[in-house]
Amino acid sequence: MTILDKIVARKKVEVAEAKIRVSLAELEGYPLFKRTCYSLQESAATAGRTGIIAEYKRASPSKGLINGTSTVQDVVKGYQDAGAIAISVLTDSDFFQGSLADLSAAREVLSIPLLRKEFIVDSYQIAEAKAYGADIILLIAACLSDEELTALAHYAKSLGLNILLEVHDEAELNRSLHLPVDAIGVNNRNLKDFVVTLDHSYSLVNKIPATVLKVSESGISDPKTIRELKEAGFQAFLIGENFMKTSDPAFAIQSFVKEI
Ligand SMILES: O=C(O)c1ccccc1NCC(=O)[C@H](O)[C@H](O)COP(=O)(O)O
Repeated sequence: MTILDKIVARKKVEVAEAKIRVSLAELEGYPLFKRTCYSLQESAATAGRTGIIAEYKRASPSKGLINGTSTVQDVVKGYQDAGAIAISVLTDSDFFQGSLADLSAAREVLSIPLLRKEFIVDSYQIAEAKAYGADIILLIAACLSDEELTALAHYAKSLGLNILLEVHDEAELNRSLHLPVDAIGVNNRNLKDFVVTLDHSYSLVNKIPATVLKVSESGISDPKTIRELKEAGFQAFLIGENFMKTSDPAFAIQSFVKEI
């Protein structure tokens, strides 16, 4: 069983438990559920922004604890001030030490798009994302069948959410081309064995349609890499650990963006 299989199995249990605690009708009554989402593509096109989707990531399966001290609001506010186009907040607790409370805390201090970084296997999690203040949801092709991808994408769009569709290879990209998504991310990390290589981004960039935002995800730690990925055609860059592994992630992103 791969780590991705374990995460997905755990998600199905969590979702079943969450549905008992809070019904869909209750989520639909949360104040944030009715808000209009910020557009990821518009944010990326705003002058002065960097293309970086900066992630609040306390821990991960591959690295264990990354940062146990920096608070979510301080970090995401710093990311926004440094010119991030969007903020990613992990909401998985068992593998990443995140929570929905982190997501809503981030919403309180942000005026740019907010991504619920989660392993979505059920439309209930999309309703939760909206209810807790997200503008963007992640759909991971490796976790979902064609039917599930289609149903989840259409439900997210019906709530006015942006969709970041994540792929790892050409087969996953081809399965996703018909979906109504705003961005396609190439994950440089193989979620089954943790191997990270930018070769995935370079081999897929020209196969991603020009109508969606092209995002390179994971393993980015050098401003030179951003310049090279931009040259190849990427418009956005999802970065977590490189900032979060420092004692001051807000300072780390400020120094980083000066060099891109
Ligand atoms: O980060 C992991 O170890 C991981 C393991 C299994 C599934 C997903 C995982 N990470 C999620 C992500 O996609 C990253 O948090 C994100 O792309 C940022 O990556 P990085 O800049 O390398 O922290």
